[in-house]
Amino acid sequence: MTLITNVTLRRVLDSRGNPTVEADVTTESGGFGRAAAPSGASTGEHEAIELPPSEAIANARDLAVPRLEGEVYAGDQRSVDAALHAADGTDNFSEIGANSAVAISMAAAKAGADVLGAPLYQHLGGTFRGDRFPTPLGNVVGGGEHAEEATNIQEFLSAPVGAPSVTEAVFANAEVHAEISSILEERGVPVNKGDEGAWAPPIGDDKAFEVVAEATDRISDERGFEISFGLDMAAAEMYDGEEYVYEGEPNRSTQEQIDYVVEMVEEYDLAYVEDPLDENDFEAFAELTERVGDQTLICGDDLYVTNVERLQEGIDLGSSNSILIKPNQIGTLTDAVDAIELGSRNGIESVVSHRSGETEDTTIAHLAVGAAAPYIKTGTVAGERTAKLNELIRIEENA
Ligand SMILES: O=C(O)[C@@H](CO)OP(=O)(O)O
Ligand SMILES: [Mg+2]
Repeated sequence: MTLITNVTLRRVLDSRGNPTVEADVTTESGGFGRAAAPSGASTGEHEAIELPPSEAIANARDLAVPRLEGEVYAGDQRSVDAALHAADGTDNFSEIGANSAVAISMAAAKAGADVLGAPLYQHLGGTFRGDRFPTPLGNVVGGGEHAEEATNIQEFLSAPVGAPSVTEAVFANAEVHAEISSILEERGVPVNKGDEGAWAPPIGDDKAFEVVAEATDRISDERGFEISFGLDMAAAEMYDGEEYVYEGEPNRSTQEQIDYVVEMVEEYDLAYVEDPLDENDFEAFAELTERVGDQTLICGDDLYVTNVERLQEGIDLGSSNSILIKPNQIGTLTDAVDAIELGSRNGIESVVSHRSGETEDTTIAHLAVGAAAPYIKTGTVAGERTAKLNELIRIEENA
């Protein structure tokens, strides 16, 4: 019933107005799935390769589609993803493009769920899933590669860790976002927005810490549950090979960067710190995790690129206690789920994540619930972000 009969690929727009790959998968019994690839700006050096969409589409039509149509069952996700790997033949999807691969992988999963008549999270995770929901980490202030003339730190993330439900958490993050705009207005700071809908004010990181702490405290008091905050430092973008380069303040050596993060974790009781150090510095990550890993999540994004081999290295060295999971970073849902599972077997908490360039696609909301990931990072406001957040609300209502 789930035999794939048709795969159609096209270019559509992403949230930055750039073209991206969308895939439609149809099965023998009329099952249908559609999904589109997101796209990063602060991409990791070791990520699977995103090709220009026209090229990715042409190559996937030549190499992958013939291995799928009439050959593979959409309900068997591992076979779909193995066929994509076989069609590509490289270890980083540089032939068909990780953008074509991930769009087809996610569309096939949706077509499989459609035939089974099950919600996607249940098709991915099994019938006993749907009882655990991720805490949404919401980008509320940011800069780095996501906005000009704003903070050095790429993302300040509201973390409603005490919320009684994912629905309450989603609304709390939106309130923190709104509160920050009021605080910035009170201080006479102009409020621009970055790629993910976070405020991108022209202030230093020290001021941003204050503003976000004030906003999360206020909303936490109003709501009556704990709202902490965290960071994505995207430090590989700051590292010049010797030092971490900060605009408007002195650069930091690796040791100074570690000390700075420790200080911020302690001062602001941070719940989460992503990519605090360079993407190749497993050892510095390990030192930081050793120092504050019992107080906060130290998460590897560019460090691991959702790759089980890199994650295994991090596990062996004690580099982190958390991993960011981005399906397009590795190319298929199977690879993403394998990374989540390797993590959970080793006490590494998964954060399923969007990219800065997104579409209306909601697959990651289902992936987070289906894989019982403890966190999801998918923005706070903006349609391509709320698409996922609203889907979480619907899943929670129906689960
Ligand atoms: O660094 C990140 O975690 C992401 C998403 O917030 O950004 P980008 O998609 O630009 O890599
Ligand atoms: Mg990141």
